[in-house]
Amino acid sequence: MELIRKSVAKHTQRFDPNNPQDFIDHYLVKIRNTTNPTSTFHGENGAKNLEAVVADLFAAGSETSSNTLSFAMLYLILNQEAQQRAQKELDFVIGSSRQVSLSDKPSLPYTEATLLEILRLSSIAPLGLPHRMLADTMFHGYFLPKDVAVFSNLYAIHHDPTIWGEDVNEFRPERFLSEDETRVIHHEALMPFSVGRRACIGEVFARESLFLFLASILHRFNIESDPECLVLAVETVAGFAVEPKPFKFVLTLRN
Ligand code: HEM
Repeated sequence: MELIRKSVAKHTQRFDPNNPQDFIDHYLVKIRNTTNPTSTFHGENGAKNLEAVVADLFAAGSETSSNTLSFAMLYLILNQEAQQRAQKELDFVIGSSRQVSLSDKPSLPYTEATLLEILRLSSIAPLGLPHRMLADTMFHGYFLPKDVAVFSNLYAIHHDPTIWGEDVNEFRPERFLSEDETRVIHHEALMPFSVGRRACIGEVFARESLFLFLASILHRFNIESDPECLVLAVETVAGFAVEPKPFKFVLTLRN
């Protein structure tokens, strides 16, 4: 919380309401313009809520992203062919004289499909978050009483062979590509951020930042197992959020 307080204090010091730069600045503008004392943005309450919201975003956004990247390293160590194919695409589209940028994403379908396959197989939020039924409801023949907690089994959806085929457990980014492999296909059963009104609020940010991390790492480095600590399979620590068991790997600068 100290880190967040410091960051908010820094923003407050250099605050220019005519030139908000980021989320905290925009929130400060909203606090400043709120005159209704019952509003959650008003006065001291508004300032407390700002810290709580930043803490929420930090908590919900940091381990989810870092765990996904750890899974990315694991899957790419174990699937060298996919790694090389993404690197070939990156070399062709980006070359060696500049860095990857988000505007390159539409020209890097295989790299994006690789990220989608990592999100599917890792399913780091396997049960999403619990939701409470607001009313007695019949759903596909099941009675869901008011107030019970409902979980969506995203892991099961992502590993259902009737949806993905018999090779459901294989790492195959091509499943997210059009037949001619020039476009990414957005499969409606891929829902790592869940769906509906309470779906992950950080989805766009996560998709874009993970794409940039993954593409930049693949562009510059080869990802390999540490010879003294070989990775032979994906092993996870199960919990509310899934993470890989600790492992070592080697990044070698590409020429
Ligand atoms: C790989 C990255 C991520 C995954 C897989 C992920 C997944 C999820 C899932 C499954 C939910 C539950 C949705 C539901 O209740 O139906 C959720 C909620 C949420 N996520 Fe993410 N998330 C990721 C990254 C982020 C990031 C980067 C942020 C913030 C910057 C974030 C902020 C949140 C917040 C605030 C909620 C609660 C939303 C609400 O209750 O309305 N997440 N996320």
